[in-house]
Amino acid sequence: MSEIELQPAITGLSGELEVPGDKSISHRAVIFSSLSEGTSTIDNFLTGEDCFRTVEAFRQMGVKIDEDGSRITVHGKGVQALTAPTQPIYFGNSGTTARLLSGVLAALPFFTTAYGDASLSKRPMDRVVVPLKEMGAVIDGRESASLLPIAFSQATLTGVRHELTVRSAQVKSALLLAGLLSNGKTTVVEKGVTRDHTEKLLPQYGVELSVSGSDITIEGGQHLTASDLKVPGDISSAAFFMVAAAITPNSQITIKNVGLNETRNGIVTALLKMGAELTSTVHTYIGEEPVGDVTVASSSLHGITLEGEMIPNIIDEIPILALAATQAEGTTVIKDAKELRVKETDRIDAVVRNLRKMGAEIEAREDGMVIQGRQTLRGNVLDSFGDHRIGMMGAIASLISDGKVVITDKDCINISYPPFFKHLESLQKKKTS
Ligand SMILES: O=C(O)C1=C[C@@H](OP(=O)(O)O)[C@@H](O)[C@H](O)C1
Ligand SMILES: C=C(OP(=O)(O)O)C(=O)O
Repeated sequence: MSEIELQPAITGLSGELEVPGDKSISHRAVIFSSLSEGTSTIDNFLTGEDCFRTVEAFRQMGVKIDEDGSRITVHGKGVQALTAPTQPIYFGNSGTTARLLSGVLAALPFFTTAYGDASLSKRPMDRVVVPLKEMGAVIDGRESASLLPIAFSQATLTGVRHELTVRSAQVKSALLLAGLLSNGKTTVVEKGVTRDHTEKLLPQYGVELSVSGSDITIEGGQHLTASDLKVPGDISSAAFFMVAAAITPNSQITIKNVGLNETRNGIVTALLKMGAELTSTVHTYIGEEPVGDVTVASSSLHGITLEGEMIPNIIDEIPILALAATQAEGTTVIKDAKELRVKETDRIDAVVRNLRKMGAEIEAREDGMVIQGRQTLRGNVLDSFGDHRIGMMGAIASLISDGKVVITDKDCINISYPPFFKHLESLQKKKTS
């Protein structure tokens, strides 16, 4: 176990920061580049463990992928050139790899098996397996292929109309990818708006798709052409420092060049609703993705209700928003977020346990939590439960807590944010005496 002790003696946070590349876009860029013909260069690629699971999977299928820091170069030869892996593919801790690649592997003309780590092996796969089988996929696995390990047999898929029963960008993207590699037309009808990076990025690789209300339609058999991309900063990583600045007295920070896609920027909306001193400005577009700067200063926050359509937009930010809520006047209620129970860990349970250990008044609900503010937090030993976002929430809590915070298993943070502790350190204004 890789433990870290945090007891920062600081007077506040200040400075500018660029967070690493967006995880969702990095995964998609590798997948689309690997299916393309030609060489694609991806800059500001997230060098987190999850994205390397996607890279390794395509290497196992014969795609040459070079690494040079956060630049990766994918030498695609098209879908037809992919070859059968001789070993099982390891999805590691990455739900995005598992779900999106299921859509690809189900449609490829060879046999593949795949497995994950202990956490991913508990996460539901039936949400992609059931609709893929409706397209003709032949998938076997543990508990009727609702859990990893899983095996994909050679099959020819036919496009169908899917009415999604979960609000999940991973499921939507898996089915669009399967549709792209199928015969005929596939329509995915979303249950609610989820992150739309797949829809925004596929056209850059020459793929046509149409979006009409909640229907997204794609024709099978289209060829992908290589495309270069610079990945915007990850707003889900930036969220930790936005909250850090809002809850730490005497602070002001700017996060530069961060993705501000409107299906992802709910953290900005939520913090503004809580009364945060925050400005966010879009200054460029990378393809269809808006990119900008976010400045946050110490704020007098108040509690709010987070529910409904908003939830998919802030799904990965709820742990850090829960910490913000402990510092907000009044009550914060989080509802309609049952999905948190099937992330890297049960995030409702993990957040409640850790914040309670620090003295917060917080109650778990089946689909969310209720948090009372403003609470003084005390240092304690916190378990990350192997979940990067739970580990980072604990580290940010150390900025405002009385006494030392110990995070057990800090290494899981490398899943999405390898330079997290370096960045945390760089923003701290140290007490001089
Ligand atoms: O599509 C994606 O890149 C992701 C979608 C979300 O998961 P769900 O689609 O399961 O909600 C999110 O939690 C995950 O971190 C990344
Ligand atoms: C849920 C997450 O990722 P994934 O589903 O890809 O494991 C996350 O990054 O918070």
